[in-house]
Amino acid sequence: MVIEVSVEKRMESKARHFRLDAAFSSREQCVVLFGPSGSGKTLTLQSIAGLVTPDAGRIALNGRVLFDTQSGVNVPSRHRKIGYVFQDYALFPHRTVLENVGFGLKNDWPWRLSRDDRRQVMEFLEAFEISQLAQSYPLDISGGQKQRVALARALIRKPDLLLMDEPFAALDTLLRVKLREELAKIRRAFDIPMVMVTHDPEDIRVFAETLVIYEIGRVRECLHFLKSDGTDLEEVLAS
Ligand SMILES: Nc1ncnc2c1ncn2[C@@H]1O[C@H](COP(=O)(O)OP(=O)(O)OP(=O)(O)O)[C@@H](O)[C@H]1O
Repeated sequence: MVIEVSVEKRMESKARHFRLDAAFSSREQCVVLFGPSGSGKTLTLQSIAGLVTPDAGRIALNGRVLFDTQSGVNVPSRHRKIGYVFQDYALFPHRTVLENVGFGLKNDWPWRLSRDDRRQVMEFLEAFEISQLAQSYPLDISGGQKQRVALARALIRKPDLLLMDEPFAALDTLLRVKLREELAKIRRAFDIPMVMVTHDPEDIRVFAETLVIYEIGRVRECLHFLKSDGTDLEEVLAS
């Protein structure tokens, strides 16, 4: 993929304000955003997805401009062809697994699943090995299963990009190792580029081809590991 991101956004709340002014670009398939809590990683992800509108900037994916204040482009979120897996998965609690994944197909309210839609969702659930959960509700399934449902929902429309916000943060260590491997496999099988937000250095080791290091409100460094620029990941992680 080729992704270019440059976003400025001022967030105001009663007692404080935050200013994001971040830019990076990558030609690699896996970009990891890493940095301290509250540094603006999620805001960047939400801007790419079109869930937050930057005050200024430009976002382009594979040459397609999604947002550009200069030319007035702001492609609506549902037309960006971007899948998003939220930090807490954001599954609809009163909808079954089948309906949650089906929402990814429709991506808008109100929606109804046709017989063909249902067949497509069931095939997808089988590919993700969660077809036995089709009629279960999010409250009745495990954290790892919830993540698979969220991932299936994000991928069912075959997006151009997958965004993942701290995908393993809510899981215990053993499950984290297993699901990290699974995600790497699924990502390769779908051949889908990804931008991931994480606090976990192990995610960087496994996924980062481009590493974007944030400090409060800005990008401190953007490192490209696939290019032979001599960057040593272990040195970066130790610093
Ligand atoms: N809707 C909002 N209103 C006001 N401030 C906000 C809003 N959303 C985010 N912020 C502020 O913007 C800053 C950046 O938030 P963001 O969620 O992007 O950080 P982050 O780097 O993803 O943090 P974490 O790693 O803890 O998830 C924070 O100070 C946060 O409080």
